[in-house]
Amino acid sequence: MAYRFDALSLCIKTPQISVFPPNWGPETYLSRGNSDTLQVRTTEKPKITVTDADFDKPLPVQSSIFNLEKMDDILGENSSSMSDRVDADASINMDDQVNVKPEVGMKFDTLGDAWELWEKYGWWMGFGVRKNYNNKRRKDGVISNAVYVCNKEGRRAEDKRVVGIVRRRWEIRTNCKVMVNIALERDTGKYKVKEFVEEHNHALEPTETRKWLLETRKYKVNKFVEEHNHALEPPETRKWLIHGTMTRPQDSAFDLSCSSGITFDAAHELRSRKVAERANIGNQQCHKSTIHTTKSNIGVSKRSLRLPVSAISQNSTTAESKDALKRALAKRAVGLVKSGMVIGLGTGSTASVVVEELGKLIRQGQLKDIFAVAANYQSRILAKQFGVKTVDLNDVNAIDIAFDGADEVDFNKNLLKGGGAAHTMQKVIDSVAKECVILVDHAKVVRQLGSTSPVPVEVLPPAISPVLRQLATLGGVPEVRLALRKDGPVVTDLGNMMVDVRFSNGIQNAAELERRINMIPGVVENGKRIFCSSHATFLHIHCVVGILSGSRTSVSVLVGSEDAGNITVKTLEEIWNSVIIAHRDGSNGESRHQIPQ
Ligand SMILES: O=C(CO)[C@H](O)[C@H](O)COP(=O)(O)O
Repeated sequence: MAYRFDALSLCIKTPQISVFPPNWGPETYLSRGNSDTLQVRTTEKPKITVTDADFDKPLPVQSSIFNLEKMDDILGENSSSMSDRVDADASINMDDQVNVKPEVGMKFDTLGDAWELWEKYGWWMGFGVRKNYNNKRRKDGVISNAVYVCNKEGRRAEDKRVVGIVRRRWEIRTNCKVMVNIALERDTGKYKVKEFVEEHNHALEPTETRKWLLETRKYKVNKFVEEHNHALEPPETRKWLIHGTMTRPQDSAFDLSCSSGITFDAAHELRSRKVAERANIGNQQCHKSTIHTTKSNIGVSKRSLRLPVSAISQNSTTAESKDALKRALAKRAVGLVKSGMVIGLGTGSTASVVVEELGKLIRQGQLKDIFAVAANYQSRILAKQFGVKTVDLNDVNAIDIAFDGADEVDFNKNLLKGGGAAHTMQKVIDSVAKECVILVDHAKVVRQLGSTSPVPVEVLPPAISPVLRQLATLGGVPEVRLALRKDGPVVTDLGNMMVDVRFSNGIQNAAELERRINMIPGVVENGKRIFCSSHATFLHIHCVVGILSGSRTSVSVLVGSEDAGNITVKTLEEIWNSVIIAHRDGSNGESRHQIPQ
């Protein structure tokens, strides 16, 4: 039995009562009613289950047509007799086919509702959607007519810009005629489907990838300010921040569901389903250049594994202290440099400070005959700016010491890199170097890689689609990294594309994952890798794609942390020892922490 947009509204006024249609999905969406209610609309006839807050007493409720009054009846003050009032036999067969297809004559309260249905329909069918045009009434500016189309509608207008100077976007349009025309009904003030063209002239997106249709269309970061001027939420309460930090529609649904009294898990489940699967949520950690919300550990899912902060620092890191940490790390790093050395320069904000400090020592005459091999344009430019002479990697036989940052480090010295899309050359440089020093602030030390950052993969542009599919089969959620101040994807210094792959449960086996990703034809960085026991005591050295190190390279990781204004730089081993001591004492309460094998 298919219901077409038979909107069903439930207004929840009793916080300890939760309403949870078990079939949340693309067919279901939420919208905000007034401030203290949650309005649930579904496009099908759902089975509504009213439970207590812990979901342990499900009560099937007659779900044909609930309206506000009926719901208030059921969830009223004297709800102790609720079970008597509901019709236990009236649950609906959930195998009913979902139908979000527009139909001529279908009506909507608002144009927003119509657009939302069109988006859902596009998602469901596997095509991207676009607003084509709308007409406004002159007298009051109200939209009287709107046309929504498939994103392959029409053809792109001729690009008159100079060939070779501008990078043209790919033409994806096929002049597809699929559209829905929504018109305002004068008498009722509702919007009605006037015309609907259904046949596409191109293939639709397969099920595995269609879940990105919505995401990719909607969320483009124009500006991202990263640094907070206040302390961040401690791990215990952090999950509740989600309530305040989500920005995407599924997030606002999540936000609403939280405020309605739905338990955290249920709300998470709801949100997961709204983006097709849990893996699409992962952690809300951002990657500098991708679409997510924060770089710090805000909005993190329950599963995120962070280092016991007490082992390193009790304090959150402000912008200034982050700078101070980087400075302290850089000073410590350049202390390892001797005159006559060839230096490998990584990239990123931490490596930049190293270049600056190196330049200072050279200017002061404390270091002489220093040559640097830079990993990308940016670090080469910086080196020039700070008076560090650069040479080509092909002009040197060896690199004495290489400095680099990282996006995540675990206690096995597995590194996750590539936030700056330069990991391929960094990996080459670091593998050539006799010694490699990785500089990170404490927030980047994690128990399990992938907890906060995606795995960056550099991909040959012509191979992007097959590589994306292959990456998805590895259990990741791949996403082409989009540029911030340019339309379209990030193009690396080597002319390739970047794909960020998120793993919802983090990375279980870094070495294996690196191997498997690098085996995919079209993935640029194809390093063998791994294990380097000669330089490790209890630490293995693994590398993930977007990572470096080489079997002959000694890798040390310096970790900067700040505690009550005091900045310290420790090696990863020192940090680890303090974790073990805390673990033995039971003083940090983190008894789950496992010693790496
Ligand atoms: O891998 C990198 C660039 O590809 C960087 O080293 C990594 O992203 C860390 O950057 P930052 O020091 O700015 O945090």
